[in-house]
Amino acid sequence: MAKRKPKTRKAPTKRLKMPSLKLSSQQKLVFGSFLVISGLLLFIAFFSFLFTGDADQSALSEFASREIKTKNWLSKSGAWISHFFIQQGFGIAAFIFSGLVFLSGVYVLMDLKASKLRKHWFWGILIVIWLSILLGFFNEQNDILGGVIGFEINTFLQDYIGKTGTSLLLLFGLITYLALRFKITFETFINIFKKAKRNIKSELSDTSEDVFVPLDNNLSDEAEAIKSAFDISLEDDSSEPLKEEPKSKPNQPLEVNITKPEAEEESEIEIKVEQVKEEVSETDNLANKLVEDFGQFDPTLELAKYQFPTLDLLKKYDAEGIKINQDELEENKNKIVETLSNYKIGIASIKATIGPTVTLYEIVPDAGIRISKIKNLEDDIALSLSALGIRIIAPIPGKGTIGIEVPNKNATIVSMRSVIASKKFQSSEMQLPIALGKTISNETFVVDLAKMPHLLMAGATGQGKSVGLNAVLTSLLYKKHPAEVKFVLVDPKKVELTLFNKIERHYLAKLPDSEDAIITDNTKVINTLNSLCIEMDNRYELLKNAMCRNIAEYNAKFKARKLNPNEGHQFLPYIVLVVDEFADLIMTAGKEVETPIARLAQLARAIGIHLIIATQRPSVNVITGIIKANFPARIAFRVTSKIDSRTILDGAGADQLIGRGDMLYTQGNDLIRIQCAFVDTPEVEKITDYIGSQKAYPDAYMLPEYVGEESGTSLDIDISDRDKLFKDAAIVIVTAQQGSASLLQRKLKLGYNRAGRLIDQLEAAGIVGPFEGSKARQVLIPDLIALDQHLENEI
Ligand SMILES: Nc1ncnc2c1ncn2[C@@H]1O[C@H](COP(=O)(O)OP(=O)(O)OP(=O)(O)O)[C@@H](O)[C@H]1O
Repeated sequence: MAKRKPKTRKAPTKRLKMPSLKLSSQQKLVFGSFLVISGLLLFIAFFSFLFTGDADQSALSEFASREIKTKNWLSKSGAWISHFFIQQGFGIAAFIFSGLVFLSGVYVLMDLKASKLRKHWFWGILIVIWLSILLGFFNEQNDILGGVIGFEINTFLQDYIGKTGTSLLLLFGLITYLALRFKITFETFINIFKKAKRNIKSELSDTSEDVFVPLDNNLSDEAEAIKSAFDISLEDDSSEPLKEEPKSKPNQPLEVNITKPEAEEESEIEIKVEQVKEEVSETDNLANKLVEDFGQFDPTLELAKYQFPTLDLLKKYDAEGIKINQDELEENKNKIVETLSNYKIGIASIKATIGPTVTLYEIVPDAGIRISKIKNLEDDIALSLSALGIRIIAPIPGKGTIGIEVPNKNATIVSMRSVIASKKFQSSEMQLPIALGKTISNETFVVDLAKMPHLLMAGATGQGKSVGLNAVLTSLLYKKHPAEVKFVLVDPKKVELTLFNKIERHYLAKLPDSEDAIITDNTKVINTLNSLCIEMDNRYELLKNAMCRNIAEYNAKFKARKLNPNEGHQFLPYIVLVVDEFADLIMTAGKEVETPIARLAQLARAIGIHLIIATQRPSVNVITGIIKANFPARIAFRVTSKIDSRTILDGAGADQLIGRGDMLYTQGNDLIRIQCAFVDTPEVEKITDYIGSQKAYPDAYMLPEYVGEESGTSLDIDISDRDKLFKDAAIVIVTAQQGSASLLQRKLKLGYNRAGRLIDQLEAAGIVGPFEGSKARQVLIPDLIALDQHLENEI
């Protein structure tokens, strides 16, 4: 088998997508051997039938009787099958069947191509028929030679075309067979005759005893083709080894051996289309292999057993589900119709949509009524309905109706549980899904913080801001694994977000030197914001190196192991910065806070840092133009004045809300009225307890270190206050004998501020001289040994 493989390559015989026997190796062995043995058994039965057929004739009808014995070597079955195939069938041509069955077994065992086998069967059967007719023609009496079929066809043919016709028909059959099967042409016959003539001549002059036919390779093949056709041999690849002989002695006279005809080889030449593989770059290859070996990188692996908080930690409210108060609806409708008719505004139709806190009455005014007229009547309608928080939307965008929102007498609480359990939230594919609450049509409102990409929340005190923040954080806790999102919490009021301390090592991020993860001190806020800016710059660098446009692409690439952790790449969690009481921060820190916030707001969306800023005082000096420009997504709870509403929403509306979580949400265009989901402190406590009690990371997520400018600029710097890099800086300066901050920046890869501070400290330590304008400072220590001594003396 191994030897034969290269030969098949010589004459490629593979066919495109040839259907093969779809058997397993074991099945092939079993089925193949079955066929081989069946072929042998058939042969034995047929062969023995030649001698025992007559004797067993009478026993055939007594097949069921065990007393009656048969002489066939395969007993009753052998006698019966042989009788069927030879006597009743094709005569001795039936031997070919045993050969075909045997050959099929060999094909299955050796897993050779089924297409070739099919050809053998096709031509084999034709030859069986032809031979059976031929033998029947010559031997009409003995039906063993031609069988009943050969005999019957013969008599039929002779009845119609006579003996001559039949013999010519047989000859025609033979020629057709040779021409089609072995691609033999008329020239081939002429060549054979010519060669044969030459042979006879050479034979006469040759004293050799054996009859040899000197043929060239080509011709021998043709001759073989004809001979093999007569031999009805079951030739296949297995006869190939014999072909080696003529090749080794090409000029020697050759004996005509039965070999596989070249003609057949040619007919088997099939085109093999090689699939050109897509070129894969090396890193991809490696990445694919890594993914194959280890699977995709799983960021959650470190806390693989982490359990997401369960729904039963959230409270279920009895009064959930909207109850329709028919009287209230009717009353409000009448009042609206009445008020409008007082002002001569006719209504064509009115429709009510009942939400959790407000009901929207959509009216279609009579033709010819000016919308502005209705808008101007807002206060009058509110007065006649004697209700707080009436909002008129004229017209409702995309609907062509006018909406009047009227608060329900009994508001329904939208529980956090109901929105978290909603299909919309549970099946959301968003990166940072937030279930804010329910819309006026009682649908759960889910938004993606990653798409917002930052959120500004404002509202007067006690209107539901803190609850809103908790709802946002709770949503993320229910949907995101600790490895996927980190919170930076700024809580100047010190009490609102303290509960989240429990999940510090799971979900919070903090500065390396700080004790508490939740930032309550204003100076620390500045450091944290600047640190986030450094984190942002670092992340941009990573994204640039990884050639990704955003964090989602980057993380996907990292998960697919296409980024090398040794080059600093790592899975990047989303960072959500939550600042409560932003006004307080701006009042105390002003520009120092505004600048990094604005920078983050402008740039951080792509690298997964998202800001949520809440404020009580939505005045223009708090929500400045630069902040507003970068916070397209805004939530307004109830505010006290129209001006405040304009500051947040760029329009009125927030002043007409009813409080207690009633809010307006905008993402730049439409205003959507939502009832914020209510999550109470005990619920948050339960959730944080649940998460906090589970295995956590060793520490909170570390933000990059930020060294504030305020630390140590005076010359009498305490030795203990020195920068960590003080000694390295001294070595750099003394080695280069050049006291410049830019040298330190370059060598130690520092920012300008830190390098400047180091130079100040070096000056205080007497290593460099005082500032000399544009010139570099003088270095007072000549070499490193002197530096060592100098520093030792200091201590
Ligand atoms: N979505 C809501 N559903 C029902 N009631 C709410 C909702 N949000 C807030 N409330 C009610 O309003 C009260 C005040 O809410 P919250 O503490 O969130 O106000 P706040 O705006 O944060 O006030 P402050 O700015 O003074 O902290 C809550 O105790 C609660 O009773």
